[in-house]
Amino acid sequence: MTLTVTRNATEGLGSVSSGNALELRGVTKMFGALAAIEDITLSVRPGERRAVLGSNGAGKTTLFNCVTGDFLPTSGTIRLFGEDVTTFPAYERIRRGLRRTYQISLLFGGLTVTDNVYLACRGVSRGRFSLIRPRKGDPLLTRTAELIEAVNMTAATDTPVSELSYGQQRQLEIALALAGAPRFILFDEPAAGLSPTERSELISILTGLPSHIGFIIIEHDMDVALRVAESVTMMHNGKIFKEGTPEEIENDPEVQELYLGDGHG
Ligand SMILES: Nc1ncnc2c1ncn2[C@@H]1O[C@H](COP(=O)(O)OP(=O)(O)OP(=O)(O)O)[C@@H](O)[C@H]1O
Repeated sequence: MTLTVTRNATEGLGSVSSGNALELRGVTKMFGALAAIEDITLSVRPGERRAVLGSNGAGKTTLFNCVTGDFLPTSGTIRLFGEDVTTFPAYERIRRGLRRTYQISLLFGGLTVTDNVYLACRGVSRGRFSLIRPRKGDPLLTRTAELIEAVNMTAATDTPVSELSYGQQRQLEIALALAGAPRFILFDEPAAGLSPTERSELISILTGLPSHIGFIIIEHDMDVALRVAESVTMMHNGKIFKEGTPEEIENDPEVQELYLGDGHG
């Protein structure tokens, strides 16, 4: 698999300090009296791949929504590549190289694989949007083909999305997240509903991403999570319960009791 990803996501956006790709300090999100996440402090280095694990209702999706700008935290700060983006709208975070996949498919079912990826590339490019079909040699078409190859879907290039298997649709969503110049991606349960073969393919796609792209993966499938991540954050009841390497987390007696035991979600 060959994938080149442009590194100029911050061009023209002013200077940003170096340091962590993502940094949360004391982030809390309240829904009425319920703290969906509480006092979350966490940092992820550029290129680092981290799994966020926890049972249902632990606060994982709320954490993602705060990072993407879908939710405004009740308190705390969020920095993206050194810049305080806590109150920035989602599109400003996208301009800075943040991407996200969702548990629910957001693909255009009536369009082909190529059309879906091309539209994603157009959506994050700086040119004016046009509904005219791209001409041969359009650099975005070349990029589209590269992204389709990066998720092992070249054979399905002209297939309408509605005819793809569920697993292929999830693979395609990863291609969409790679459009533009991503530097940090939030993957929301990408292995959910996949067959064992599709899971292996997902692992190879995620581990094959260019090394400068960091990510956080929320995943209930421990096998996938621990194989693609180099660091793990365990959440419980809206708080960080444990952090460590996949090996440390797997062998931690408290984690085993709480999450890997009978009651894990
Ligand atoms: N929009 C909302 N309004 C009210 N409560 C919410 C909202 N979103 C999440 N919650 C609550 O916040 C808590 C954390 O939910 P969240 O969806 O973040 O957990 P999760 O770890 O992603 O769970 P799952 O693994 O089931 O997706 C839960 O108690 C949930 O009911």
